[in-house]
Amino acid sequence: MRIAQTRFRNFRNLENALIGWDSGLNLLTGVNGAGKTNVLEALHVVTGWGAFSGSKCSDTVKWHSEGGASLAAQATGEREAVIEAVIVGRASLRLDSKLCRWGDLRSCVPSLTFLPSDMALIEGAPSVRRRFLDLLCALCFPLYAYKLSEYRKITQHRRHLLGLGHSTRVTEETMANLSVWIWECRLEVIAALRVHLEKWCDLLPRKIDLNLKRGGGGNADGLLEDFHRSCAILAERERASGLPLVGPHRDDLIIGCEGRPAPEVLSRGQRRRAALALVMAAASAVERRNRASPVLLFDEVASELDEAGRTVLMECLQRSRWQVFAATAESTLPWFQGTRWRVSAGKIQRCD
Ligand SMILES: Nc1ncnc2c1ncn2[C@@H]1O[C@H](COP(=O)(O)OP(=O)(O)OP(=O)(O)O)[C@@H](O)[C@H]1O
Repeated sequence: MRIAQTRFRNFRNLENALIGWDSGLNLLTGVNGAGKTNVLEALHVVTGWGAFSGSKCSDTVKWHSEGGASLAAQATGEREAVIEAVIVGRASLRLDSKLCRWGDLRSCVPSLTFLPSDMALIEGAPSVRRRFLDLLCALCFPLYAYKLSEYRKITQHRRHLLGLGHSTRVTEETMANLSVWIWECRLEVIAALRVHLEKWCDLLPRKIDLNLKRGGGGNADGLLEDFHRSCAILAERERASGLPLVGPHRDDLIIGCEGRPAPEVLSRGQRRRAALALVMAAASAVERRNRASPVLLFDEVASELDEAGRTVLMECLQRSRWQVFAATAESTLPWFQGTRWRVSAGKIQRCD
């Protein structure tokens, strides 16, 4: 899919405007604080992901403006669609004039985002990699976001019971079934990532391996049996800590390189390349599954990459044929081929 045009009104510092985007590579340049990330965030909203993490939708309304913010996008490609988001407190969403949910927008125009914080994909806490798996699963399996929220509720309940020193038996069956469902999705996307990483191996400094480490352990094929077995083994520790210790909320995506943890083997720039390769592989997996080409939103895409890394990235982006929105504060990017946009105090202008 492609975002052919967008209309912004009272969204952060962006000037109210109608912009027709390039269907290939769009590079947003401008000084710090110009509004480049705000453009990416607006696209993040219209593609069904809401405000960037750490913000609520209501934070995106332009300060001191009357009423709320509104965004509209016209999408083309595998299908034609008109998306509207009106933000007054909460966001109200419409797809082709009909009220819809975030998930409907995600299915219509699948997008993947790479922010500077995504460097942490390789070296950060397990929660960062779980989030990456969750975003990818949400794009690949329409029920995933719902099942995950049900799982979070039951885990919360189990935690509450543990805190009170009560038996947790009532939670076990539901938690086991939801855990198995989530693990099956995660295992499937990891298998897809392994396959699709091959396509983007030029980006990878060294070959990496991916494996799911399941929360609570268990290596056998029977996910359900493993869940119950781990609950029995860890029951005492759960009671002592007051924390549920078995289930997808404790998973990790183990990224290895040459038999060692990837952060030990890869330099900073190499980790960035590996993280970018993972996002490209995720986009390929989404394209394959949804039969719709994804839109990529990249912030500070080239920082910490050497010249060779930038050239390889450019080749990969061109080869992908996906629509890309990339933001950078660098003013000269001779390696970038595509349409350049200058963002200045919220005003977006095409550079010819
Ligand atoms: N709700 C809002 N209303 C008006 N302006 C806002 C709002 N939220 C953020 N801003 C302004 O948006 C600007 C930040 O924009 P943005 O993060 O997109 O910059 P950037 O071009 O990506 O900068 P950098 O290169 O530093 O990443 C700041 O000047 C900030 O004051």
